[in-house]
Amino acid sequence: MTISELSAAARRLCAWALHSGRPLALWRTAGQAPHLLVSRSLEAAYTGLPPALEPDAPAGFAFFPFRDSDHNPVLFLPADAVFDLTQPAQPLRLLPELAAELAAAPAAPATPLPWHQSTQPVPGTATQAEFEALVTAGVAAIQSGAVQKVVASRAARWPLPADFDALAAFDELSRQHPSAFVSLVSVPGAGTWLGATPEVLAEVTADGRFCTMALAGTQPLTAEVTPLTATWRQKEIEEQALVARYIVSAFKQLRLREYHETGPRTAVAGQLLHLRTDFEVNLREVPFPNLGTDMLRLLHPTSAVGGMPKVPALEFLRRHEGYDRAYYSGFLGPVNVEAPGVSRLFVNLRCLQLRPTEAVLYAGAGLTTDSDPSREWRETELKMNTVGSVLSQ
Ligand SMILES: C=C(O[C@H]1C=CC=C(C(=O)O)[C@@H]1O)C(=O)O
Repeated sequence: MTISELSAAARRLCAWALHSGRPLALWRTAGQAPHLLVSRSLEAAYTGLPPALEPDAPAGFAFFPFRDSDHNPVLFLPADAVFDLTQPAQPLRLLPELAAELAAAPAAPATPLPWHQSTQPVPGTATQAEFEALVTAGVAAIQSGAVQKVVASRAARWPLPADFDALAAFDELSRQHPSAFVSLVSVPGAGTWLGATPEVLAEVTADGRFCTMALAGTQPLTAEVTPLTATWRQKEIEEQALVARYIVSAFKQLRLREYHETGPRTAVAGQLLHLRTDFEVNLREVPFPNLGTDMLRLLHPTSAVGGMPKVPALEFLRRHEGYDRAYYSGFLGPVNVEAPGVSRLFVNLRCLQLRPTEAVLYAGAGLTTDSDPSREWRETELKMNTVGSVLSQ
């Protein structure tokens, strides 16, 4: 079932949360029903730390920036009210103090909904020439040996259609991207973020598996170029292999040897193809009860969004990228909400930030020594179209 079939219930719950100034997260994991989480207060969402992924850790929705800062705080929205939107009348969790308030909320709220706004200025947007200069500087840094890989990104401002409806857009993204993690997160101060990401960062499943993936390399999906026929250039093969190596080095740091690696294979993400290697650990067979938590701390930000080695790549971006990524290329997702010990965290890619009359879209491209500036610009345009498609309906 989709949000449109449930729109009245979803709209009423979101309106209640937004009008009372509360943070909310709406998400749809592949093959599952959409869920809505509301936290009792903004203050309760400030944690400052990456979430713990153990079964006895607090339940909530993690919303983590690319870089932790006063402008973009680390957030963990406590699971004070949680609804499976296919059964909105039977909350999965509901604090008694919220239940009373919710009962009194209007059945048919006024539209448009008052989505939370960011208190930060709209980020700077690079022209094509500026972005291409950033790519050229990145390639020079690689050639000089300062970094092996760096992921250059940019923001762009797109007008919002007059009748834009964020819940309908969430619904449309869920329909267009059945295998993506689709999310709509709205937090006072941090603003409202909508996205459909293909990239798992750290998942701990009900049957005791830890999963992550190395996703990199991009080309358009066309009638001729499909997962069966796609061939990859040396540039993309290297770019993705670096991300895979980064994950293996995190396992090595923890002295974990018992992991399964599948790929690289060609994976579809909307209108794009990527190279993907899946990593899996059976947590019941290794003496690492905190593997999810430890890996999360080592992985973020992965070399699929930062670069390699991590520290000089991030330093390059801080000096040259010229804008604030905020929550783009951070991570997000539910922890211990579905069940204790089940967490699903994704890299916040293919996303936009809603502003009153416009959307800010974000995308990046992994650079190697063979990167061509105009091709990388085009790649960021294609990536922006994933979520941008809901702005031109
Ligand atoms: C940084 C992004 O994508 C990453 C994930 C897959 C492929 C990528 C690439 O080909 O550069 C990026 O590493 C983005 O979508 O903004």
